[in-house]
Amino acid sequence: MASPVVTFDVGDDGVAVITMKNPPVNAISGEVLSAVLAHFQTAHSRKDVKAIVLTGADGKFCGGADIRGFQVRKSVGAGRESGVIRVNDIMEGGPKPAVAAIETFALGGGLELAMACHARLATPNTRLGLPELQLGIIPGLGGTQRLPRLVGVGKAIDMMLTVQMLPADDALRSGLVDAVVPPERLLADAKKWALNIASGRIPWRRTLARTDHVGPVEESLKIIESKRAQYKHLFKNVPHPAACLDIVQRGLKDPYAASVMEEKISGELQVSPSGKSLIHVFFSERAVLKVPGVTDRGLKPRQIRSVAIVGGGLMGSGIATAVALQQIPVQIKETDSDALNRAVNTVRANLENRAKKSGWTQQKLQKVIALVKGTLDYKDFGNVDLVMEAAFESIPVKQQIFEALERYCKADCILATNTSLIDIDVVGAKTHCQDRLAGTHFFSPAHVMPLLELVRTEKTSPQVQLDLINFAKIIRKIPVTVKSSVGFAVNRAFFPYVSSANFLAIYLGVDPYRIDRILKDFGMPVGPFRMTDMAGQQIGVATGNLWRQTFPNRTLKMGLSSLLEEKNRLGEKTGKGVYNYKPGTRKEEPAPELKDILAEARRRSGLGADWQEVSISDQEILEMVLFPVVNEACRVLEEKVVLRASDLDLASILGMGFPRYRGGIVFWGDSLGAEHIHSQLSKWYNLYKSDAIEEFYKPSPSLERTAASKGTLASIVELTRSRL
Ligand SMILES: C[C@H](O)CC(=O)SCCNC(=O)CCNC(=O)[C@H](O)C(C)(C)COP(=O)(O)OP(=O)(O)OC[C@H]1O[C@@H](n2cnc3c(N)ncnc32)[C@H](O)[C@@H]1OP(=O)(O)O
Repeated sequence: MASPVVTFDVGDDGVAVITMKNPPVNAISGEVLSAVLAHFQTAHSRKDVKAIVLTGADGKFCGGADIRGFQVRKSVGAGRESGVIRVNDIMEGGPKPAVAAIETFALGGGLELAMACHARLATPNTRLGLPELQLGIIPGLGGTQRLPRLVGVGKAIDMMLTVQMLPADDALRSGLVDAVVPPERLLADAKKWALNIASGRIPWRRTLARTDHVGPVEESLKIIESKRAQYKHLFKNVPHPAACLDIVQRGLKDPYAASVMEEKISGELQVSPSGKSLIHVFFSERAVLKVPGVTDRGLKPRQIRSVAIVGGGLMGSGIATAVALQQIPVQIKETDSDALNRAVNTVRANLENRAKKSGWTQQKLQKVIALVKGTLDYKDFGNVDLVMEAAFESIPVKQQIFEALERYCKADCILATNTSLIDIDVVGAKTHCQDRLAGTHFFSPAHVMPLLELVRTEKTSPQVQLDLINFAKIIRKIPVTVKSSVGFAVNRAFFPYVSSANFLAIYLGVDPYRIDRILKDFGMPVGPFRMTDMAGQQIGVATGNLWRQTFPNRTLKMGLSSLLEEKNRLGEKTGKGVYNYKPGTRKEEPAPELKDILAEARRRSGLGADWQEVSISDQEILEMVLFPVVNEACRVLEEKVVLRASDLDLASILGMGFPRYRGGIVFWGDSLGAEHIHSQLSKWYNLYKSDAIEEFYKPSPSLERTAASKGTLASIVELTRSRL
């Protein structure tokens, strides 16, 4: 990587132009910041310089502090002298005016430097914001103090806490920038603006001293209190949102002192558990788009101009909605006209819902609805670029569909299946076009959930994989490339989540509602029992059977789902499951009947009259539910179902709602250490191995090895040889 440079040029007009260049986003490393400040000092001392313009190279201002440096930072404050004091004193407090000339983006530290200038000009395509909170930190170069003084306290808090990036016109209306100008005039206009400040034609305003956008302290305090209440949900288990509000509040009286405090707290947060986790997720999101042998071969993705879906049930109609939402024509095929009408109506209802939420015009809604067509005949598929099959999980049904698709679709059409269970090679066994076969595994509801597992076989061509990665991005999904295997990455790693909860409830007598509460407190969106009610207990029975067949030694012989199904307690949709639901709502309430159902499950599981409840702590319950998931994740890594551990981390966050601020299932496991996980699992294995649970808690060979060598779980995937 080229080392960063900051250039300094003085024109005949007496304006010094300081340009940051640190590809790919002109990030601010310690070196860049020192060079910028040194150039400011030179400009201040040179007699031929009247004013300064700060800008970024290659049409981008700056993407913020260099996050790559965060990962190698070992301890708080290591190798850092105060940046913010230098920014306050040299840039904002210096003797010559400075104007920021901003193109494309000014984010984080980039916007903080721009706000320390005395005016800001931006091009129309620019986005500006302080997205530090997405990384688990707060701004650290005075942003918490300057943003409120430019846009007002309430808006500044909204922008920081919800990671909003303002487009240039919005930034102009809010007072964040002083003018929006075309790119070809940006530098010239910024220079003129700076000279006008120097000559007194435009007021010289130092942001930290501004009061024109903030009211009296009492008023600002009230705003901060109301924002504390509004964003209370963001404070759970993480320190940075509250820290951000505290520091804004501190600065109401002394912004200079608060900026110094802000920098210190930002540095501490960088090495906090949530900071490290969120920074890991930032890089994971970018790494997942890089698939060796696919994205690095110089191939160009082909555009998918029209799509067909086979099967218009819940998944099929959700997928069709996701496609139509991005203005791509989509056909749905069903087997009879009733089913077809239901499917098309479901998509229409999904789109109407979205229109209502997003405030679309009637005209826009009708235009999107018109993209969705129904058909009963494969003959209509002649021109589509991609077919996604979402019929029910039956091997003969799917094989028949794929034979028909091969017959009716054009020779370069991509044929994909949304199966969550069946090997893609088996689905396409009767076709002759296996290089065009792949899996597109969506998560329900498909138009809402961001994860898309892209399943490839050994025969899926790199071009098809690339086309699908590109298509996923277009329909706003994050594609995680996985190997064709039972359950792929997310369902496979998480199948013990429900199994272990069932073991705790039936065998150890732990209250299922307590288990759900512990998992929710940890940060999961729902606990394992509430999750089975959401999916439906029939699904629980079907998936339970699948796991029992595939991994007979590590699946509980009987869970609650089959008993609940017998009693027609199918979950949310019947108003009764593990919980009871108030009619017409999704609000769950404990079911008094559950006690008897659990007693019956114990009888059927052969637990005799001498069975006794076990006393167990919340922490141990959490570990007993999640460590088997980490254990299964080790197997997923060992078998190379994913390319990297960070892909599985991301998939666990996007597909299961594993808390982002814990970095994903493998990262979280590594934060606790393989040895601890191994020793706990070994303990439970020795305590509870029985016919019912056999090897459920037995540490996998890769966990065993990792614990013995004191290695990291993430490295399991690097140590095994790819079978793809
Ligand atoms: C002291 C301060 O208060 C602290 C801070 O400033 S913390 C940093 C705050 N800034 C941010 O959070 C912005 C993060 N970046 C982004 O949102 C987006 O990258 C962007 C809008 C700048 C560009 O988006 P886009 O063009 O889609 O490119 P994207 O793929 O995201 O990034 C391109 C490359 O730049 C890297 N990158 C992006 N921002 C970076 C940063 N701030 N530091 C280091 N690398 C960065 C990415 O990792 C990626 O690298 P790769 O090619 O090796 O994978």
